[in-house]
Amino acid sequence: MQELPSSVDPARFALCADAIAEAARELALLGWTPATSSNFSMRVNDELAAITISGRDKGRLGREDIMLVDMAGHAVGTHARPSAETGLHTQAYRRLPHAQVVLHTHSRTQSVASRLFAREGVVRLEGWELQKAITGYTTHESVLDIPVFPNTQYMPELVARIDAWLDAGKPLHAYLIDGHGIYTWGADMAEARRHLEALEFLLACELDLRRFSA
Ligand SMILES: CSCCC(=O)C(=O)COP(=O)(O)O
Ligand SMILES: [Zn+2]
Repeated sequence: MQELPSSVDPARFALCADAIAEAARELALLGWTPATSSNFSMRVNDELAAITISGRDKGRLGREDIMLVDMAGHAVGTHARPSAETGLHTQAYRRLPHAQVVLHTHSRTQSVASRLFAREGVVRLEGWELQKAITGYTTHESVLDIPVFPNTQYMPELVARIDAWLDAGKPLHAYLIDGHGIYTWGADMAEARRHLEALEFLLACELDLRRFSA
């Protein structure tokens, strides 16, 4: 049972929880959240985020499957266990002030691409019109690098790798985790969804290019 701190308007929490549940249902229908995988969150205010409870079927979420965490990833107002990957969500909110929504999925395309490009450490997207679906990209002539980080069950290790990428001043709109899936975000749900859909399409194109040019 989620108790709301006085700093959270119940209507705001309901809006966040409903938006997460609706997006998750639609992404599950695409087959991008197999076997309870994936997790989703939305910034509630400067201190708190709404996030999926760990282990829930992402195709069947209701408000009771969403909980609050602080920006250190600690549960707030509930004994429920937040997503095992909460640290990646709260890192995005701490490091990327424009990020209001974080989406993580495990589609087959994302998973295969993460394995195939792990050795290079990056998927370089260049020459695709759909790069313009990523905010700030205005031409297919741009270069969009999606890093691939090694998978680990120890979130602080992954957080450190992502921090290092950001600290080097490299643009970051999404990342893959080897053998795992993708993370991306946006200034609202629509932008985060657009980024996720565009990247799914672009990764599939890159996989096809590799397959046909082998
Ligand atoms: C069965 S999926 C393995 C964990 C994972 O990668 C994931 O995305 C879901 O974890 P959560 O704790 O958020 O349910
Ligand atoms: Zn995952």
